[in-house]
Amino acid sequence: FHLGMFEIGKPLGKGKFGRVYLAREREHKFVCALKVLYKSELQQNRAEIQVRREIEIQSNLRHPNVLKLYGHFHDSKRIFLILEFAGQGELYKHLRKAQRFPERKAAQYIAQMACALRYLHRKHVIHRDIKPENILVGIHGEIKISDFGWSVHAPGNRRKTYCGTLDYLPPEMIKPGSSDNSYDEKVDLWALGVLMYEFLVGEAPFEDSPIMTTRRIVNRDMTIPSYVSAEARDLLKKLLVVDPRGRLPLKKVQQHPWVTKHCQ
Ligand SMILES: CC(C)CCNC(=O)Cn1cc(-c2ccc3c(-c4nc5ccccc5[nH]4)n[nH]c3c2)cn1
Repeated sequence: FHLGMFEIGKPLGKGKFGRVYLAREREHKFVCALKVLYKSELQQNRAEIQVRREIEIQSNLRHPNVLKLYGHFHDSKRIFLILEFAGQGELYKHLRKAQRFPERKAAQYIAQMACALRYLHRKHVIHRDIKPENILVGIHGEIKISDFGWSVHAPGNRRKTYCGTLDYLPPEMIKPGSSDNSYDEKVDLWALGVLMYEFLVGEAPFEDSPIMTTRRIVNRDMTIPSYVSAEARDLLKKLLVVDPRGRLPLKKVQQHPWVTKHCQ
C-alpha cells in the first residue's frame, strides 16, 4: 500500500481522532472512506493501544449493518484506515433534519441494530457506545454501526472514566461506587432502548445531568409522549429496565410486534 494508490476526495467528517476523506483506489476504482490518524496525536492521548484494539476488533467483523474496515497501513507519521464508504452519510444528520423518524423507519432501524448487535454479541464484542453519532447510512438506506472506540470483549469492566455523553450509559455503568464494575452485553440493550426513544422522540430520554442520572437508576418513569404508539411504548419499557437481567433479549426484540409489524 502507499497513498499514491488512492485519489483523495472531499473530507467526509472528523472522527474522534483524525479526519476521514472520500477516496478512490486507482487500479480498481474502488470507492472508500480513508481515515487518517496522526501517530503523534495518538501518543499524546495515549490512544495507540485503543486504536490497535479497535483495528483488531473491526478487521474481523463482517456484517451488512457493521461498517467494514477493509485494511490499514501507515507511514512514519500517520496511520491510514480503509473504511467502507456509507453512501447516505451520518444517521444523526438525518435524525436532526427529520426531528424524529416515523415509526416504520424507526422499527426498521431498530431491527437492523438488533441484527448487528446479535452478531457482535455472538463474537463477544460489546459495543458500549451505541448512539446516532456512531451510526452511518448505506446507499440503500441500511444502517451501519461504526466507531468501535469503546467496544470491548465481554465481559468488560469499567477501567477508564467514560468521556462522552452519559445519555446512553445504563445504570450499572454509572452507579457510583458500585463494587463489581463488571457488566456484560446487556449494556447494549439499554443503549438500544435509548436509541429507539431518540428515533421516536428526537431527544434522549434521560438528559445528561446528575439528578436525571440518579432518576435513571431509581428508574422514575421517563416521559414517553402520547404520539408514541402502544407497541413502541411496550418495547421501550422492556429495554429501559434498570436491572440488566430484566432487559428484553435481542431475539425477542426482533420478534416484538412493534418490529415485526413494520418489517418484511
Ligand atoms: C481505529 C479504527 C478501527 C477505527 C475505525 N472506525 C472509525 O474510524 C470510525 N469512523 C468512521 C468514520 C466515517 C465517517 C464518515 C463516513 C462515510 C460517509 N459517507 C458519507 C456520505 C455523505 C456525506 C458524508 C459521508 N460520510 N462513509 N464512511 C465513513 C466513515 C469516522 N470515524
